[in-house]
Parts: sequence; C-alpha cells; structure tokens
Amino acid sequence: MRVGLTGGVASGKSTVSAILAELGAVVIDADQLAREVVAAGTSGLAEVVAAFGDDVLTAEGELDRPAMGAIVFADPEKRRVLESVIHPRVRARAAEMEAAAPAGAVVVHDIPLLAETGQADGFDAVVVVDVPAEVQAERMTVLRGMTPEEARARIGAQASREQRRAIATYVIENTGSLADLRTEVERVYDELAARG
Ligand SMILES: CC(C)(COP(=O)(O)OP(=O)(O)OC[C@H]1O[C@@H](n2cnc3c(N)ncnc32)[C@H](O)[C@@H]1O)[C@@H](O)C(=O)NCCC(=O)NCCS
Ligand SMILES: Nc1ncnc2c1ncn2[C@@H]1O[C@H](COP(=O)(O)OP(=O)(O)OP(=O)(O)O)[C@@H](O)[C@H]1O
Repeated sequence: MRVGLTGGVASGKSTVSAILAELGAVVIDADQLAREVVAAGTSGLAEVVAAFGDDVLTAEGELDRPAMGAIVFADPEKRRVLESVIHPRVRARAAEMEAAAPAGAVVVHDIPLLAETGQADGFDAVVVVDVPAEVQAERMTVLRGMTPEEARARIGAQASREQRRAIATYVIENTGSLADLRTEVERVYDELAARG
C-alpha cells in the first residue's frame, strides 16, 4: 500500500506523519530528504551554489535556508531552478527508501508538493491534510516566527485548497485539537491498512 500524504504549509503534515509512524507506517519525508540532498559537501549543494552564488551559504558552508527561502518564495523562476536541483534527487532517494521497506508495509510518502507536481496517480491512496489559509498563516507566524508577508508568500507558492482536495482519497480536517487530529488519523490508518 503506497500512500501519498500532502497538505499546505503548516497544515499539520509532519504531525500526521508522526502519528502514522507510531501506528506502524513507514514514512518517507520529502522535506527531510530535500534537506539531506543539499547538505554540506553534496553535489546538490554545489549545483545550488553554481546557480545562486555564495550568498546562499552560511559561514559554516551550509545552505542558508532563510536566505534561500527569501529568494525563491519571491520569484517563481528562481523557485523552479532550485526545484530542478532538489526534486530529482529527492525522488531518487525516496525510491531507494521505498525499495528497502518491509514487504506488506503501509508506505507513506509525505510530499508537500504532491498536487503541484502531478504525482497523485502513482499512489494507491492520497491523504490531504486541510486547513483554511488563516490557520496556516497563524501557525507560521505564531509558532514559527515568520512575518505575515513571508507566510503569505509561501501559501501563494502552493496549490489552492481546492486543487489539493481534488486529488484526495481521504481529507483530514485539522482545525480541531491535536487529540481530534489523532482520532482522525487513526480512523484513516485503519482504512488504509484494511485496503492494503
Ligand atoms: C527554500 C527552502 C531552502 C526553505 O527552507 P525552510 O527550512 O525555510 O523550509 P522547509 O524546507 O522546512 O519547508 C517547509 C515548507 O515550505 C513549503 N515549501 C518548500 N519548498 C517549496 C516550494 N518549492 N514550493 C512551495 N512550497 C514549498 C512546504 O510546505 C514545506 O513543507 C526549502 O524549502 C527548499 O529547499 N525548497 C525547495 C525544495 C522543495 O521543493 N521542497 C518541498 C518538498 S520536496
Ligand atoms: N490540531 C492542531 N492544533 C494545534 N497545533 C497544531 C495542530 N496541528 C498541527 N499543529 C502545530 O502546527 C505546526 C505545523 O504543524 P506541522 O509541522 O505538522 O505542519 P506541516 O504541514 O508538516 O508543516 P510544513 O509544511 O512547514 O512542513 C506545528 O507546530 C504543530 O505542532
């Protein structure tokens, strides 16, 4: 059973992934892989520096993520350039990790840009974590210290709620408490495990 998990920024995907992992799923996290493929010393980071210059490096020679975010969330062309370096590497790593998963596992691919990149058809089921944009913006500003402008830019770089909901097999509404979220995730996991 191969499951795609997606949702807008700060919708609660990582929280859902963590609960699914506790329930027994194998989770492959595209955001985490996207960090690994541009770690210090990788060919990915070298390509990013070739495209964007040394200004996107910290003094320690790592990717300066806030600086990179300020560039790419203000300019769709530059975002495409960064994605063209990172996405193929993430897909290759995710495929390797999936191949190493135990037979019969529920494998969950946590992919923020699942709707945007047209990958939904490749999964047995797609789970969409959904919240209104105001909730996303509040979580980004209050919990993560972003400015309202930064939050708006990131939400604006993504598919609309409607576009994400259109690819969903299951929609998890995450406007209640964390306890409500857990109950909902358990319900969806039981259905996924029964289908697999
Ligand atoms: C621009 C970067 C350096 C900013 O790093 P930062 O630590 O601030 O954010 P992080 O990587 O933790 O991402 C947080 C969230 O931002 C959103 N986001 C990230 N990249 C993108 C993108 N290209 N388009 C739209 N939303 C994005 C997602 O909702 C993601 O879950 C980083 O997001 C990045 O390398 N993005 C390009 C790679 C990518 O597309 N990643 C998404 C999954 S593969
Ligand atoms: N139901 C909820 N009630 C309160 N806080 C929540 C709820 N769901 C998630 N959060 C909090 O909101 C923040 C964003 O959640 P999470 O990190 O799971 O989102 P995400 O979709 O993975 O984000 P990103 O797209 O940036 O990777 C976290 O601090 C999380 O603890």
